[in-house]
Amino acid sequence: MTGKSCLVTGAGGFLGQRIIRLLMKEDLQEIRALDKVFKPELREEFSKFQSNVKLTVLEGDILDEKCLQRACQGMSAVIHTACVIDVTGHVSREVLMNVNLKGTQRLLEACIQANVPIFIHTSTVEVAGPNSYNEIVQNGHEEENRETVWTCPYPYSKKLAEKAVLMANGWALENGSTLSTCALRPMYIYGEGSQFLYSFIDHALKNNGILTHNSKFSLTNPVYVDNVAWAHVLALRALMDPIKAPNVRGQFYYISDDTPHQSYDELNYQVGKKWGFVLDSRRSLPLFLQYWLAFLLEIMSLLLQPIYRFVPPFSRHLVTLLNSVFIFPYEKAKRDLGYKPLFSWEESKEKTTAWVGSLVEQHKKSLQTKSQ
Ligand SMILES: NC(=O)c1ccc[n+]([C@@H]2O[C@H](COP(=O)([O-])OP(=O)(O)OC[C@H]3O[C@@H](n4cnc5c(N)ncnc54)[C@H](O)[C@@H]3O)[C@@H](O)[C@H]2O)c1
Repeated sequence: MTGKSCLVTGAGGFLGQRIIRLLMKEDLQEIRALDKVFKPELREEFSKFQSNVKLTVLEGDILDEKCLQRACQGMSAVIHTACVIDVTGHVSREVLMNVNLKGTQRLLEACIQANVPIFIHTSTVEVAGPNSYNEIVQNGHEEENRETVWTCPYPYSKKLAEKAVLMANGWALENGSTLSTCALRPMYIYGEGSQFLYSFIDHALKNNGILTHNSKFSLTNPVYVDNVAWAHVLALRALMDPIKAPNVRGQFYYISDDTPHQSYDELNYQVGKKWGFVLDSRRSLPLFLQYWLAFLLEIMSLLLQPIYRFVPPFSRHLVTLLNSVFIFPYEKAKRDLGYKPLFSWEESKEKTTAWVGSLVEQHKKSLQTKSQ
C-alpha cells in the first residue's frame, strides 16, 4: 500500500478509533481521521503515535459537503464508519436518516469528485434482520440475500445506505477510472469502550450489580471490536490488490469471530461475573405478550404524536432484535478477504472484562468522593 492514503469517518467512535490504530501499522502514507467530535484523550493519543504514517485529525460533519471535499482530496480510499446508532427511538428519525443515509450518499459523491477509487462501508447485520423472533437463523450466509423489513430508522437507514454504496460500485470517477465499493456487516460489537456494554454495566452498578435480563431468548454471535477493525484493514488491502479486488468489488460480508454463540445478556454476564455482577433472575413476560404490549405502546405513541412525543420503553423491533436466534459465520470474508480473527474469545473476554473492572473502580471512587 506504499504511497497510499485512507480517510476514516467516525474515527473518534468505538470502532473507528480501532481501525485507525490498526491502519497506523499499515504501509500507508497518510491517514485522515474524520469525526464530528474527538475526545481530548483520543486526540492526545493520536498525536503521540510513533509511526511513519502521517495522521491528520479532522473535526467535521459528514453532512457538510465542503468538509467532505477537503477530507477526500488526494485520498486513495475511504473507510466509512460514521453513523448514529439508536434502536430505542430516542434519536429522531430525521437525524438517523440524515447522517446514516444522506451522509453516506454525500460521501460517495465527494469520492467521485475527488477521484477516490475505494469505498469501504461499515454496515451492520441488522440490514438483514431479524424480522421475526420465530425465525431461526443459525448458519446465515451472504447468498441468502436477507433483508430487514423493519422501517424503524436505524436498520432502515443502514439498509438504504448499504444499497447506495453497493450500487455505486463501478461508477465513473471524474478522472475516468472507476469506484470500487464493498460493505462489511458486523454482528453486535463488544469490547472496551462499547457504549452499549457501558450502559448495561452502569445500569447494573446502580442496581446492586444486577444485570438486566431482557434478551433471554436470543442466540447471537457477537464480535470483538478489534476483529471487526481488522476485517476493515483486510478489505482495504483486498481492494488495493489487483488480484483480490475483482472478487470483492460490489460485495458485502458478514463479520463475526469465534466468540461463543450466546444471548446479549449472557455476554454481559461473561465479562461482568468476575466483578460480582449477576443476571436478573426474575421471570419476564412471555415473548408474545412483550411483542403485543410493544405494539400497544407504539399505537399510543402514534396517537399522542400531535401533542406529545412519547417514546415507548420498548418496540416490536427491539423485542425481536433482543430475542432472536440470528447467527452468521464469516466464511465469505475468510475466502475473499483472508479474514481470520486477530483475537480469540479468551483474549477478547479478558480485555473486555478488564475494562468492565475499570468501570467498577471508577464507580467506587465516585461513590467515595460523594460520601466525603
Ligand atoms: N456497535 C455495534 O454493535 C455495531 C454493530 C454492527 C455495526 N456497527 C456499525 O459500526 C459503525 C461504527 O459504530 P460504533 O459502534 O463505532 O459507533 P460510535 O457511535 O461509537 O461511532 C460512530 C462515530 O460516528 C460519528 N458521527 C456521527 N455523526 C456524524 C456526523 N454527522 N459527522 C461525522 N461523524 C459523525 C460519531 O461522533 C461517532 O464517533 C456504524 O456504522 C455502525 O452502524 C456497529
